[in-house]
Amino acid sequence: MLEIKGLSYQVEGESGQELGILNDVSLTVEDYKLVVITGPNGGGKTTLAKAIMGLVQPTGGSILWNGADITQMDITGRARLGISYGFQQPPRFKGLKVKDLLALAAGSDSLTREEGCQYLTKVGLCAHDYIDREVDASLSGGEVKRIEIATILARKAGLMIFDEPEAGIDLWSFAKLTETFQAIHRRREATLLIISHQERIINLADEIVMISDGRVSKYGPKEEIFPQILANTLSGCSYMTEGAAQ
Ligand SMILES: Nc1ncnc2c1ncn2[C@@H]1O[C@H](COP(=O)(O)OP(=O)(O)OP(=O)(O)O)[C@@H](O)[C@H]1O
Repeated sequence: MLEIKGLSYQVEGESGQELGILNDVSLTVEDYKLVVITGPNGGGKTTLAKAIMGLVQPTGGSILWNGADITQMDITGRARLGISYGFQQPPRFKGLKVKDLLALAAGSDSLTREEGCQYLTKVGLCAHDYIDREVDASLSGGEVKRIEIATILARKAGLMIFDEPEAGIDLWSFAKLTETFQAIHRRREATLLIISHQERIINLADEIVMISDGRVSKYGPKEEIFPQILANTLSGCSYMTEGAAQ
């Protein structure tokens, strides 16, 4: 279980004033739930995900994973505990092939070609075209993004955090990806925390957290929160991507 208690992240603004990027954020994610974090651009979603992963050190509050306080723990320690994060814009690794990256993520030199290919297929990549490619600038943004999502699947983390997995991904791959999230959820393979603006991903959620201005502005079961989001969208306060993923 993930527990976030009164989490704050304050930074100093350009003119020396305090900026509250996260303000007293509290939420609890039960094991094997699929929770979607959504809300307007600049609301603080990525900062919250980075704080959970240990990429941002909060200035107040605490983060507990399975009862242990991990607030001061570094990213490696959290990864060892089974917390895994997929960047909104993933880095590239020149000189490293896709199959090496997957083997590294799986923590196994013995990851077979077939196993590697299965992870790529789960994110809508035609495995045999990609498994031997280098993760360099020759890959498109959407391809790198899907390869990174495949590495998170290979890590078999207990908590998988995805930051806008839909970004830059074509329709067919997006459908495959939502199927994969559903399957992980159905088989209770991991707890999923997904930052998304996409209606079809929001619709997969058990619970929805809306973050605006660094605060939790709505939080509850999908059945309660989703209609509120749709009502806001229809009344002209749109923060959801219309239609298909780009
Ligand atoms: N270290 C920092 N210093 C100053 N401002 C910051 C810092 N980190 C984040 N911010 C600001 O905090 C706000 C929240 O950023 P964050 O990336 O968490 O938003 P988001 O909800 O993920 O947005 P998006 O939907 O556009 O991805 C933004 O206005 C961002 O510019």
